Amino acid sequence: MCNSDEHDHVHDHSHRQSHDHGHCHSHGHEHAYKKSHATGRGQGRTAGHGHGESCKYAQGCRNDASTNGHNILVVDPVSGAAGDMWLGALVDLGVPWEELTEALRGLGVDGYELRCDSVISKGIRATKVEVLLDDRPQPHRHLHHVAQIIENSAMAASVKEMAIRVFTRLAESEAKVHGCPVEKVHFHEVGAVDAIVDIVGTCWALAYLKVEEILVLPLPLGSGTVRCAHGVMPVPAPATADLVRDFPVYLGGGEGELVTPTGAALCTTLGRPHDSHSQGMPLRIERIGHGAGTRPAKDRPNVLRLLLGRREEAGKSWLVCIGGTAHAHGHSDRHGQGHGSHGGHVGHGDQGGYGEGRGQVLGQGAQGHDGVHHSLVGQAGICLGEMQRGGSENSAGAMPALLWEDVQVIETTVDDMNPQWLSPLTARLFDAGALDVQAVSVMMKKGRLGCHLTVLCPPERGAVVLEQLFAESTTLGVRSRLERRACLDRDWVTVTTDGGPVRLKRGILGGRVVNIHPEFDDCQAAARRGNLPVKEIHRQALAAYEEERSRKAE
Ligand SMILES: O=C([S-])c1cc(C(=O)S)c[n+]([C@@H]2O[C@H](COP(=O)(O)O)[C@@H](O)[C@H]2O)c1
Ligand code: NI
Repeated sequence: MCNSDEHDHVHDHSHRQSHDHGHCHSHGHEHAYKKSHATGRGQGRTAGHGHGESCKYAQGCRNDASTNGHNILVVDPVSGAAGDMWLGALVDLGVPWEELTEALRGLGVDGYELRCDSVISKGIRATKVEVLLDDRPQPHRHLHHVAQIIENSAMAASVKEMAIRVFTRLAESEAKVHGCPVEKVHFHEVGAVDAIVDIVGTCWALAYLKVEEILVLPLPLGSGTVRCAHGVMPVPAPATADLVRDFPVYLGGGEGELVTPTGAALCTTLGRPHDSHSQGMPLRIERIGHGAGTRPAKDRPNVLRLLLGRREEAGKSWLVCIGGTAHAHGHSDRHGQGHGSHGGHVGHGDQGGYGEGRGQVLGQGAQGHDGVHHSLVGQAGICLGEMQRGGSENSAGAMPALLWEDVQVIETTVDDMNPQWLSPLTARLFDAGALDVQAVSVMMKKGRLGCHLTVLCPPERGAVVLEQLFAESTTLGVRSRLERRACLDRDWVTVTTDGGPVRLKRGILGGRVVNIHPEFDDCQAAARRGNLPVKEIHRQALAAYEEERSRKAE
Protein backbone atom coordinates (compact mmCIF):
# COMPACT_ATOMS: atom_id res chain seq x y z
CA MET A 1 0.00 0.00 0.00
CA CYS A 2 2.63 2.40 -1.00
CA ASN A 3 1.88 5.22 -3.29
CA SER A 4 4.99 5.68 -5.28
CA ASP A 5 5.93 5.54 -8.90
CA GLU A 6 8.13 2.57 -8.54
CA HIS A 7 5.78 0.74 -6.19
CA ASP A 8 2.27 1.19 -7.23
CA HIS A 9 0.24 -1.70 -6.00
CA VAL A 10 -3.03 -0.80 -4.48
CA HIS A 11 -3.68 -1.47 -0.87
CA ASP A 12 -7.21 -2.49 -0.68
CA HIS A 13 -8.15 -3.13 2.91
CA SER A 14 -11.46 -3.31 1.29
CA HIS A 15 -15.00 -4.25 1.91
CA ARG A 16 -14.81 -6.14 -1.27
CA GLN A 17 -12.05 -8.42 -0.20
CA SER A 18 -12.83 -11.96 0.60
CA HIS A 19 -10.80 -12.42 3.72
CA ASP A 20 -12.19 -14.06 6.74
CA HIS A 21 -13.25 -11.08 8.68
CA GLY A 22 -14.17 -9.93 5.23
CA HIS A 23 -16.01 -6.74 4.93
CA CYS A 24 -17.88 -7.45 1.77
CA HIS A 25 -20.06 -10.27 2.97
CA SER A 26 -23.49 -9.11 3.81
CA HIS A 27 -24.10 -10.87 7.09
CA GLY A 28 -21.76 -13.71 7.54
CA HIS A 29 -22.82 -14.28 11.11
CA GLU A 30 -24.97 -17.23 11.84
CA HIS A 31 -28.11 -15.50 12.77
CA ALA A 32 -28.95 -11.87 13.26
CA TYR A 33 -31.95 -11.96 15.49
CA LYS A 34 -32.18 -8.36 16.39
CA LYS A 35 -31.41 -5.56 14.06
CA SER A 36 -30.63 -2.81 16.44
CA HIS A 37 -29.92 0.27 14.52
CA ALA A 38 -27.91 1.90 11.88
CA THR A 39 -26.94 5.44 11.47
CA GLY A 40 -25.55 7.46 8.66
CA ARG A 41 -23.63 10.59 8.04
CA GLY A 42 -25.01 14.00 7.44
CA GLN A 43 -28.33 14.70 9.03
CA GLY A 44 -28.16 11.68 11.25
CA ARG A 45 -29.79 9.59 8.57
CA THR A 46 -31.25 6.46 9.92
CA ALA A 47 -31.30 3.13 8.27
CA GLY A 48 -32.28 -0.09 9.87
CA HIS A 49 -34.20 -0.05 13.06
CA GLY A 50 -34.62 2.18 15.98
CA HIS A 51 -31.96 4.79 15.57
CA GLY A 52 -31.59 6.40 18.91
CA GLU A 53 -32.05 3.30 20.98
CA SER A 54 -29.18 1.43 22.49
CA CYS A 55 -28.20 -2.01 21.39
CA LYS A 56 -30.79 -3.85 23.40
CA TYR A 57 -28.49 -6.52 24.66
CA ALA A 58 -25.54 -4.32 25.31
CA GLN A 59 -24.99 -3.67 28.96
CA GLY A 60 -25.96 -0.34 30.37
CA CYS A 61 -23.31 2.24 29.80
CA ARG A 62 -21.27 3.48 32.67
CA ASN A 63 -18.30 5.68 32.70
CA ASP A 64 -18.12 6.40 36.36
CA ALA A 65 -14.66 5.19 37.19
CA SER A 66 -14.39 4.96 40.93
CA THR A 67 -11.30 6.07 42.76
CA ASN A 68 -10.06 2.79 44.16
CA GLY A 69 -7.95 0.76 41.74
CA HIS A 70 -8.06 1.33 38.03
CA ASN A 71 -9.98 0.23 34.97
CA ILE A 72 -8.40 -2.62 33.12
CA LEU A 73 -9.54 -4.25 29.93
CA VAL A 74 -8.60 -7.83 29.16
CA VAL A 75 -8.68 -8.62 25.45
CA ASP A 76 -9.56 -12.24 24.81
CA PRO A 77 -9.29 -12.93 21.08
CA VAL A 78 -11.45 -16.05 21.17
CA SER A 79 -11.52 -16.12 17.36
CA GLY A 80 -9.13 -13.35 16.57
CA ALA A 81 -9.27 -9.59 16.42
CA ALA A 82 -10.37 -7.16 13.73
CA GLY A 83 -11.33 -3.51 13.88
CA ASP A 84 -15.06 -4.21 13.59
CA MET A 85 -14.85 -6.84 16.35
CA TRP A 86 -13.22 -4.31 18.66
CA LEU A 87 -15.96 -1.81 18.05
CA GLY A 88 -18.71 -4.42 18.42
CA ALA A 89 -17.29 -5.67 21.71
CA LEU A 90 -17.04 -2.15 23.11
CA VAL A 91 -20.65 -1.40 22.19
CA ASP A 92 -21.56 -4.74 23.74
CA LEU A 93 -19.80 -3.59 26.91
CA GLY A 94 -22.19 -0.68 27.10
CA VAL A 95 -20.66 2.17 25.15
CA PRO A 96 -23.72 4.11 24.00
CA TRP A 97 -24.21 3.71 20.28
CA GLU A 98 -25.77 7.11 19.74
CA GLU A 99 -22.91 8.93 21.41
CA LEU A 100 -20.33 6.85 19.58
CA THR A 101 -21.87 7.47 16.16
CA GLU A 102 -22.32 11.14 16.99
CA ALA A 103 -18.63 11.39 17.82
CA LEU A 104 -17.71 9.62 14.59
CA ARG A 105 -19.90 11.97 12.58
CA GLY A 106 -17.76 14.75 14.00
CA LEU A 107 -14.86 13.43 11.91
CA GLY A 108 -16.51 14.76 8.77
CA VAL A 109 -15.92 11.57 6.78
CA ASP A 110 -18.72 10.91 4.30
CA GLY A 111 -19.93 8.00 2.31
CA TYR A 112 -20.74 5.35 4.84
CA GLU A 113 -23.42 4.15 7.14
CA LEU A 114 -22.88 2.40 10.42
CA ARG A 115 -24.87 -0.56 11.46
CA CYS A 116 -25.11 -2.33 14.78
CA ASP A 117 -26.79 -5.70 15.17
CA SER A 118 -27.16 -8.19 17.92
CA VAL A 119 -26.21 -11.60 16.58
CA ILE A 120 -25.72 -15.11 17.86
CA SER A 121 -22.40 -16.73 17.11
CA LYS A 122 -22.19 -20.38 18.12
CA GLY A 123 -24.55 -19.81 21.00
CA ILE A 124 -23.01 -16.57 22.17
CA ARG A 125 -24.84 -13.30 21.77
CA ALA A 126 -22.57 -10.65 20.46
CA THR A 127 -22.70 -7.20 18.92
CA LYS A 128 -21.82 -6.83 15.29
CA VAL A 129 -20.82 -3.43 13.99
CA GLU A 130 -20.51 -2.89 10.27
CA VAL A 131 -19.36 0.00 8.16
CA LEU A 132 -21.53 0.04 5.05
CA LEU A 133 -20.11 2.13 2.26
CA ASP A 134 -22.22 3.89 -0.29
CA ASP A 135 -21.21 4.63 -3.85
CA ARG A 136 -19.63 7.99 -3.24
CA PRO A 137 -15.99 7.98 -4.33
CA GLN A 138 -13.45 8.27 -1.53
CA PRO A 139 -10.23 10.22 -1.82
CA HIS A 140 -6.89 8.43 -1.47
CA ARG A 141 -5.70 9.01 2.04
CA HIS A 142 -2.17 8.96 3.35
CA LEU A 143 -1.28 8.91 7.01
CA HIS A 144 -1.11 12.68 7.22
CA HIS A 145 -4.62 12.99 5.71
CA VAL A 146 -6.00 10.61 8.30
CA ALA A 147 -4.13 12.40 11.08
CA GLN A 148 -5.56 15.70 9.84
CA ILE A 149 -9.11 14.33 9.89
CA ILE A 150 -8.60 13.20 13.45
CA GLU A 151 -6.89 16.41 14.54
CA ASN A 152 -9.68 18.53 13.03
CA SER A 153 -12.37 16.71 14.96
CA ALA A 154 -13.76 17.82 18.29
CA MET A 155 -12.62 14.67 20.05
CA ALA A 156 -10.64 14.83 23.27
CA ALA A 157 -6.89 15.25 22.85
CA SER A 158 -6.29 11.85 24.42
CA VAL A 159 -8.57 10.15 21.88
CA LYS A 160 -6.83 11.92 19.00
CA GLU A 161 -3.42 10.96 20.33
CA MET A 162 -4.40 7.31 20.74
CA ALA A 163 -5.99 7.04 17.30
CA ILE A 164 -3.07 8.71 15.54
CA ARG A 165 -0.69 6.44 17.39
CA VAL A 166 -2.57 3.36 16.16
CA PHE A 167 -2.70 4.66 12.58
CA THR A 168 0.97 5.53 12.67
CA ARG A 169 1.95 2.03 13.73
CA LEU A 170 -0.30 0.56 11.06
CA ALA A 171 1.28 2.78 8.42
CA GLU A 172 4.79 2.03 9.69
CA SER A 173 4.17 -1.68 9.41
CA GLU A 174 2.76 -1.32 5.92
CA ALA A 175 5.76 0.79 4.93
CA LYS A 176 8.15 -1.80 6.32
CA VAL A 177 6.38 -4.65 4.58
CA HIS A 178 6.10 -2.93 1.23
CA GLY A 179 9.52 -1.35 1.43
CA CYS A 180 8.49 2.25 1.05
CA PRO A 181 8.62 5.37 3.18
CA VAL A 182 5.77 5.78 5.62
CA GLU A 183 4.59 8.96 3.86
CA LYS A 184 3.99 6.91 0.73
CA VAL A 185 1.68 4.48 2.46
CA HIS A 186 -1.87 5.17 1.55
CA PHE A 187 -4.99 3.80 3.02
CA HIS A 188 -6.99 2.71 0.07
CA GLU A 189 -10.22 4.61 -0.50
CA VAL A 190 -12.58 2.02 0.94
CA GLY A 191 -10.44 0.45 3.62
CA ALA A 192 -9.49 3.88 4.94
CA VAL A 193 -13.05 4.65 5.99
CA ASP A 194 -13.33 1.29 7.63
CA ALA A 195 -10.09 1.74 9.49
CA ILE A 196 -10.91 5.32 10.49
CA VAL A 197 -14.25 4.28 11.94
CA ASP A 198 -12.83 1.20 13.66
CA ILE A 199 -9.74 2.84 15.08
CA VAL A 200 -11.14 6.22 16.06
CA GLY A 201 -14.36 4.63 17.31
CA THR A 202 -12.40 2.16 19.43
CA CYS A 203 -10.20 4.88 20.91
CA TRP A 204 -13.23 7.04 21.64
CA ALA A 205 -14.99 4.12 23.33
CA LEU A 206 -11.92 3.23 25.42
CA ALA A 207 -11.72 6.82 26.61
CA TYR A 208 -15.45 6.78 27.29
CA LEU A 209 -15.00 3.72 29.52
CA LYS A 210 -11.95 5.34 31.14
CA VAL A 211 -9.86 2.28 30.40
CA GLU A 212 -6.43 2.74 31.92
CA GLU A 213 -4.71 -0.51 31.07
CA ILE A 214 -5.25 -3.11 28.36
CA LEU A 215 -3.97 -6.66 28.63
CA VAL A 216 -3.94 -8.81 25.52
CA LEU A 217 -4.21 -12.61 25.71
CA PRO A 218 -2.38 -14.71 23.10
CA LEU A 219 -3.59 -13.92 19.61
CA PRO A 220 -4.61 -16.79 17.32
CA LEU A 221 -3.23 -15.90 13.94
CA GLY A 222 -5.19 -18.37 11.83
CA SER A 223 -3.86 -20.23 8.83
CA GLY A 224 -3.90 -20.37 5.06
CA THR A 225 -4.02 -17.39 2.78
CA VAL A 226 -6.09 -14.28 2.32
CA ARG A 227 -7.12 -12.69 -0.94
CA CYS A 228 -6.86 -8.96 -1.22
CA ALA A 229 -6.82 -6.41 -3.99
CA HIS A 230 -3.32 -7.20 -5.12
CA GLY A 231 -3.54 -10.95 -4.89
CA VAL A 232 -3.18 -13.74 -2.40
CA MET A 233 -1.20 -13.14 0.75
CA PRO A 234 -0.11 -15.49 3.51
CA VAL A 235 -1.88 -15.54 6.86
CA PRO A 236 -1.04 -13.77 9.06
CA ALA A 237 -1.01 -10.91 6.58
CA PRO A 238 2.44 -9.31 6.45
CA ALA A 239 1.39 -6.17 8.29
CA THR A 240 -0.29 -8.25 11.00
CA ALA A 241 2.82 -10.39 11.41
CA ASP A 242 4.91 -7.27 11.86
CA LEU A 243 2.50 -5.66 14.32
CA VAL A 244 2.26 -8.63 16.65
CA ARG A 245 6.00 -8.97 17.22
CA ASP A 246 6.66 -9.06 20.98
CA PHE A 247 3.13 -10.20 21.71
CA PRO A 248 2.22 -13.79 22.51
CA VAL A 249 0.58 -15.35 19.47
CA TYR A 250 -0.08 -18.83 18.28
CA LEU A 251 -0.24 -20.13 14.79
CA GLY A 252 -3.57 -21.63 13.84
CA GLY A 253 -6.52 -21.46 16.17
CA GLY A 254 -8.83 -21.56 13.17
CA GLU A 255 -8.84 -21.36 9.42
CA GLY A 256 -8.25 -18.18 7.49
CA GLU A 257 -7.24 -14.74 8.70
CA LEU A 258 -8.17 -14.34 12.33
CA VAL A 259 -6.25 -11.18 13.15
CA THR A 260 -6.33 -8.32 10.65
CA PRO A 261 -3.80 -5.52 10.52
CA THR A 262 -6.31 -3.10 12.08
CA GLY A 263 -7.16 -5.55 14.85
CA ALA A 264 -3.46 -6.17 15.48
CA ALA A 265 -2.66 -2.45 15.48
CA LEU A 266 -5.34 -1.80 18.10
CA CYS A 267 -4.26 -4.69 20.34
CA THR A 268 -0.56 -4.05 20.19
CA THR A 269 -0.48 -0.26 20.22
CA LEU A 270 -2.93 0.24 23.03
CA GLY A 271 -2.38 -2.95 24.99
CA ARG A 272 0.42 -4.92 26.53
CA PRO A 273 0.78 -8.67 26.52
CA HIS A 274 -0.80 -10.63 29.29
CA ASP A 275 2.21 -12.59 30.45
CA SER A 276 3.77 -13.98 33.56
CA HIS A 277 3.90 -10.49 34.98
CA SER A 278 0.18 -10.03 34.93
CA GLN A 279 -0.61 -13.59 35.99
CA GLY A 280 -2.43 -13.49 39.28
CA MET A 281 -3.23 -9.82 39.03
CA PRO A 282 -6.12 -9.11 41.34
CA LEU A 283 -8.99 -8.08 39.13
CA ARG A 284 -12.69 -7.62 39.58
CA ILE A 285 -14.55 -8.26 36.35
CA GLU A 286 -17.46 -5.91 36.02
CA ARG A 287 -18.61 -6.27 32.44
CA ILE A 288 -18.05 -8.58 29.50
CA GLY A 289 -18.59 -7.68 25.86
CA HIS A 290 -18.53 -9.82 22.73
CA GLY A 291 -17.84 -8.30 19.34
CA ALA A 292 -18.78 -10.48 16.38
CA GLY A 293 -16.66 -11.00 13.31
CA THR A 294 -18.13 -11.51 9.89
CA ARG A 295 -17.26 -15.02 8.83
CA PRO A 296 -19.53 -17.83 10.00
CA ALA A 297 -18.49 -19.45 13.24
CA LYS A 298 -17.22 -22.97 12.87
CA ASP A 299 -16.11 -24.70 16.02
CA ARG A 300 -16.21 -21.67 18.28
CA PRO A 301 -17.96 -18.33 18.49
CA ASN A 302 -16.47 -15.87 16.04
CA VAL A 303 -16.04 -13.19 18.64
CA LEU A 304 -13.55 -10.96 20.29
CA ARG A 305 -14.26 -10.92 24.01
CA LEU A 306 -13.49 -7.95 26.19
CA LEU A 307 -13.49 -8.23 29.97
CA LEU A 308 -13.72 -4.89 31.69
CA GLY A 309 -12.72 -4.90 35.30
CA ARG A 310 -10.99 -3.07 38.03
CA ARG A 311 -7.51 -3.82 39.11
CA GLU A 312 -7.81 -3.48 42.81
CA GLU A 313 -5.07 -2.12 44.97
CA ALA A 314 -6.52 -2.77 48.38
CA GLY A 315 -9.29 -4.66 50.03
CA LYS A 316 -11.32 -7.39 48.41
CA SER A 317 -9.80 -8.92 45.37
CA TRP A 318 -10.91 -11.27 42.71
CA LEU A 319 -8.54 -13.58 40.97
CA VAL A 320 -8.83 -14.24 37.27
CA CYS A 321 -7.08 -17.33 36.12
CA ILE A 322 -6.29 -16.63 32.55
CA GLY A 323 -4.69 -19.28 30.44
CA GLY A 324 -5.69 -22.09 32.71
CA THR A 325 -8.46 -23.99 34.31
CA ALA A 326 -9.07 -23.81 38.00
CA HIS A 327 -6.44 -26.28 39.05
CA ALA A 328 -4.51 -25.87 42.22
CA HIS A 329 -1.59 -27.42 40.47
CA GLY A 330 -1.48 -27.87 36.79
CA HIS A 331 0.57 -28.03 33.75
CA SER A 332 1.84 -25.30 31.62
CA ASP A 333 1.31 -25.12 27.93
CA ARG A 334 3.85 -24.32 25.31
CA HIS A 335 2.85 -20.71 25.26
CA GLY A 336 4.20 -20.23 28.69
CA GLN A 337 0.84 -19.52 30.23
CA GLY A 338 1.07 -21.56 33.37
CA HIS A 339 -2.08 -23.30 34.43
CA GLY A 340 -1.44 -23.94 38.01
CA SER A 341 -0.17 -20.81 39.59
CA HIS A 342 -3.46 -19.16 40.27
CA GLY A 343 -5.00 -22.24 41.69
CA GLY A 344 -1.96 -22.18 43.93
CA HIS A 345 -2.82 -18.72 45.07
CA VAL A 346 -6.28 -19.75 46.02
CA GLY A 347 -5.30 -22.99 47.61
CA HIS A 348 -2.43 -21.76 49.68
CA GLY A 349 -3.03 -18.08 50.00
CA ASP A 350 0.66 -17.59 50.34
CA GLN A 351 1.50 -15.34 47.45
CA GLY A 352 1.12 -11.67 47.29
CA GLY A 353 -0.92 -11.66 50.44
CA TYR A 354 -4.03 -13.22 48.99
CA GLY A 355 -5.74 -15.22 51.63
CA GLU A 356 -7.60 -18.44 51.24
CA GLY A 357 -11.07 -17.02 51.68
CA ARG A 358 -13.67 -18.09 49.23
CA GLY A 359 -11.71 -18.71 46.09
CA GLN A 360 -12.76 -17.16 42.85
CA VAL A 361 -11.21 -18.55 39.76
CA LEU A 362 -12.35 -17.95 36.28
CA GLY A 363 -10.72 -20.49 34.04
CA GLN A 364 -10.61 -19.44 30.45
CA GLY A 365 -8.45 -19.17 27.44
CA ALA A 366 -6.52 -22.34 28.12
CA GLN A 367 -4.39 -23.43 25.26
CA GLY A 368 -3.63 -26.99 24.59
CA HIS A 369 -0.46 -28.44 23.28
CA ASP A 370 -1.73 -28.07 19.77
CA GLY A 371 -1.81 -24.36 20.28
CA VAL A 372 -5.55 -24.22 19.98
CA HIS A 373 -7.63 -22.04 22.16
CA HIS A 374 -9.50 -24.79 23.95
CA SER A 375 -11.54 -22.88 26.36
CA LEU A 376 -14.46 -21.45 24.50
CA VAL A 377 -17.14 -19.29 25.86
CA GLY A 378 -19.64 -21.73 27.19
CA GLN A 379 -17.00 -24.26 28.14
CA ALA A 380 -15.08 -22.05 30.45
CA GLY A 381 -14.85 -23.53 33.90
CA ILE A 382 -16.04 -20.83 36.22
CA CYS A 383 -16.03 -21.37 39.93
CA LEU A 384 -16.56 -18.02 41.36
CA GLY A 385 -16.69 -16.72 44.84
CA GLU A 386 -15.41 -13.82 46.73
CA MET A 387 -11.85 -13.98 47.88
CA GLN A 388 -10.42 -11.80 50.58
CA ARG A 389 -6.86 -10.81 50.82
CA GLY A 390 -5.24 -11.94 53.97
CA GLY A 391 -3.76 -9.89 56.76
CA SER A 392 -4.18 -6.21 57.28
CA GLU A 393 -5.34 -5.69 53.75
CA ASN A 394 -8.75 -6.97 54.78
CA SER A 395 -9.35 -3.82 56.70
CA ALA A 396 -9.53 -1.83 53.50
CA GLY A 397 -12.13 0.48 54.89
CA ALA A 398 -9.96 1.56 57.77
CA MET A 399 -6.63 1.52 56.06
CA PRO A 400 -5.68 4.06 53.40
CA ALA A 401 -5.07 2.58 49.97
CA LEU A 402 -1.58 1.29 49.41
CA LEU A 403 0.25 1.30 46.17
CA TRP A 404 0.66 -2.30 45.07
CA GLU A 405 3.13 -3.29 42.43
CA ASP A 406 4.55 -6.45 40.92
CA VAL A 407 7.98 -7.52 42.01
CA GLN A 408 10.01 -10.44 40.73
CA VAL A 409 11.75 -12.58 43.34
CA ILE A 410 14.72 -14.57 42.07
CA GLU A 411 16.44 -17.07 44.34
CA THR A 412 19.35 -19.38 44.11
CA THR A 413 21.50 -21.38 46.53
CA VAL A 414 25.17 -22.03 45.85
CA ASP A 415 27.77 -24.06 47.74
CA ASP A 416 30.76 -23.67 45.50
CA MET A 417 31.26 -19.94 45.22
CA ASN A 418 34.18 -17.93 46.52
CA PRO A 419 32.57 -15.63 49.14
CA GLN A 420 34.74 -12.77 47.87
CA TRP A 421 32.66 -12.76 44.72
CA LEU A 422 29.50 -11.89 46.62
CA SER A 423 30.41 -8.24 46.77
CA PRO A 424 30.94 -7.69 43.00
CA LEU A 425 27.94 -9.90 42.29
CA THR A 426 25.75 -7.73 44.50
CA ALA A 427 27.05 -4.56 42.85
CA ARG A 428 26.33 -5.94 39.38
CA LEU A 429 22.85 -7.01 40.41
CA PHE A 430 22.06 -3.53 41.69
CA ASP A 431 23.48 -2.05 38.50
CA ALA A 432 21.14 -4.33 36.54
CA GLY A 433 18.15 -2.90 38.37
CA ALA A 434 17.79 -5.05 41.50
CA LEU A 435 15.73 -3.44 44.24
CA ASP A 436 17.33 -5.54 46.92
CA VAL A 437 19.87 -8.33 47.22
CA GLN A 438 20.00 -10.55 50.29
CA ALA A 439 22.43 -13.33 51.12
CA VAL A 440 22.20 -15.75 54.02
CA SER A 441 24.46 -18.61 54.99
CA VAL A 442 22.84 -22.02 54.77
CA MET A 443 23.99 -25.53 55.49
CA MET A 444 23.69 -27.50 52.28
CA LYS A 445 24.10 -31.12 51.26
CA LYS A 446 27.29 -32.97 52.19
CA GLY A 447 27.71 -30.58 55.12
CA ARG A 448 28.72 -27.66 52.94
CA LEU A 449 28.16 -24.15 54.14
CA GLY A 450 26.57 -22.33 51.20
CA CYS A 451 24.84 -19.10 50.40
CA HIS A 452 21.16 -18.49 49.72
CA LEU A 453 20.69 -15.45 47.52
CA THR A 454 17.41 -13.57 47.08
CA VAL A 455 17.17 -10.83 44.51
CA LEU A 456 14.17 -8.54 44.17
CA CYS A 457 13.66 -6.56 41.00
CA PRO A 458 10.95 -4.94 38.91
CA PRO A 459 9.64 -7.64 36.52
CA GLU A 460 10.86 -5.72 33.50
CA ARG A 461 14.43 -5.91 34.84
CA GLY A 462 14.17 -9.67 35.46
CA ALA A 463 16.01 -10.74 32.33
CA VAL A 464 18.98 -8.41 32.86
CA VAL A 465 19.22 -9.29 36.54
CA LEU A 466 19.20 -12.99 35.67
CA GLU A 467 21.93 -12.48 33.11
CA GLN A 468 24.16 -10.91 35.77
CA LEU A 469 23.31 -13.58 38.31
CA PHE A 470 24.42 -16.30 35.93
CA ALA A 471 27.45 -14.33 34.78
CA GLU A 472 28.80 -13.38 38.20
CA SER A 473 27.90 -16.39 40.37
CA THR A 474 28.51 -20.11 40.04
CA THR A 475 24.85 -21.02 40.02
CA LEU A 476 23.50 -23.42 37.44
CA GLY A 477 19.85 -22.58 38.04
CA VAL A 478 17.50 -20.18 39.75
CA ARG A 479 13.92 -20.04 41.01
CA SER A 480 11.73 -17.11 40.12
CA ARG A 481 8.30 -15.98 41.16
CA LEU A 482 6.18 -12.91 40.86
CA GLU A 483 4.96 -11.33 44.07
CA ARG A 484 3.11 -8.20 44.94
CA ARG A 485 4.60 -5.61 47.18
CA ALA A 486 3.06 -2.59 48.80
CA CYS A 487 5.17 0.46 49.42
CA LEU A 488 4.61 3.57 51.43
CA ASP A 489 4.81 6.90 49.68
CA ARG A 490 8.18 8.46 50.42
CA ASP A 491 9.61 11.92 50.56
CA TRP A 492 12.76 13.58 51.84
CA VAL A 493 13.41 16.43 54.25
CA THR A 494 16.83 17.87 55.08
CA VAL A 495 18.01 19.01 58.52
CA THR A 496 21.28 20.47 59.76
CA THR A 497 23.53 18.66 62.26
CA ASP A 498 26.93 19.53 63.74
CA GLY A 499 28.45 17.65 60.81
CA GLY A 500 26.36 19.40 58.17
CA PRO A 501 23.15 18.54 56.28
CA VAL A 502 21.48 15.16 56.63
CA ARG A 503 18.47 13.98 54.66
CA LEU A 504 15.67 12.08 56.36
CA LYS A 505 13.51 9.66 54.45
CA ARG A 506 9.85 9.75 55.43
CA GLY A 507 7.31 6.95 54.86
CA ILE A 508 3.80 8.29 54.37
CA LEU A 509 0.53 6.42 54.63
CA GLY A 510 -2.69 8.23 53.80
CA GLY A 511 -0.95 11.58 54.18
CA ARG A 512 0.42 10.68 57.64
CA VAL A 513 4.14 10.26 58.32
CA VAL A 514 4.48 6.77 59.79
CA ASN A 515 8.22 6.34 59.40
CA ILE A 516 11.20 8.63 59.53
CA HIS A 517 14.76 7.60 59.01
CA PRO A 518 18.02 9.61 58.74
CA GLU A 519 19.84 8.53 55.58
CA PHE A 520 22.80 6.47 56.67
CA ASP A 521 25.21 7.66 53.96
CA ASP A 522 24.48 11.28 54.92
CA CYS A 523 24.99 10.49 58.63
CA GLN A 524 28.29 8.82 57.87
CA ALA A 525 29.51 11.78 55.79
CA ALA A 526 28.38 14.26 58.44
CA ALA A 527 30.04 12.20 61.18
CA ARG A 528 33.30 12.31 59.28
CA ARG A 529 33.01 16.03 58.64
CA GLY A 530 32.13 16.84 62.27
CA ASN A 531 34.47 14.21 63.68
CA LEU A 532 31.54 12.79 65.64
CA PRO A 533 30.15 9.29 66.12
CA VAL A 534 27.57 8.28 63.49
CA LYS A 535 25.04 7.56 66.23
CA GLU A 536 25.41 11.12 67.49
CA ILE A 537 24.68 12.56 64.05
CA HIS A 538 21.72 10.17 63.79
CA ARG A 539 20.37 11.46 67.12
CA GLN A 540 20.93 15.10 66.14
CA ALA A 541 19.14 14.60 62.82
CA LEU A 542 16.05 13.17 64.50
CA ALA A 543 16.12 15.87 67.19
CA ALA A 544 16.39 18.62 64.56
CA TYR A 545 13.48 17.13 62.67
CA GLU A 546 11.34 16.94 65.84
CA GLU A 547 12.20 20.51 66.73
CA GLU A 548 11.22 21.75 63.29
CA ARG A 549 7.99 19.78 63.46
CA SER A 550 7.02 21.20 66.87
CA ARG A 551 7.89 24.71 65.67
CA LYS A 552 5.59 24.33 62.67
CA ALA A 553 2.81 22.87 64.83
CA GLU A 554 2.77 25.92 67.12
O1 LIG B 1 -3.79 -4.67 0.03
C1 LIG B 1 -2.86 -4.72 0.75
S1 LIG B 1 -1.40 -4.06 0.45
C2 LIG B 1 -2.96 -5.41 2.02
C3 LIG B 1 -1.81 -5.51 2.77
C4 LIG B 1 -1.90 -6.17 3.95
C5 LIG B 1 -0.70 -6.34 4.70
O2 LIG B 1 -0.67 -6.99 5.68
S2 LIG B 1 0.68 -5.58 4.10
C6 LIG B 1 -3.12 -6.69 4.39
N1 LIG B 1 -4.23 -6.56 3.61
C7 LIG B 1 -5.52 -7.16 3.98
O3 LIG B 1 -6.55 -6.21 3.96
C8 LIG B 1 -7.63 -6.69 4.71
C9 LIG B 1 -8.25 -5.62 5.55
O4 LIG B 1 -7.49 -5.38 6.70
P1 LIG B 1 -7.99 -4.34 7.81
O5 LIG B 1 -6.96 -4.37 8.88
O6 LIG B 1 -8.07 -3.02 7.14
O7 LIG B 1 -9.32 -4.81 8.27
C10 LIG B 1 -7.10 -7.83 5.52
O8 LIG B 1 -7.52 -9.03 4.96
C11 LIG B 1 -5.61 -7.69 5.36
O9 LIG B 1 -4.93 -8.87 5.48
C12 LIG B 1 -4.18 -5.91 2.44
NI1 NI C 1 -0.24 -3.92 2.73
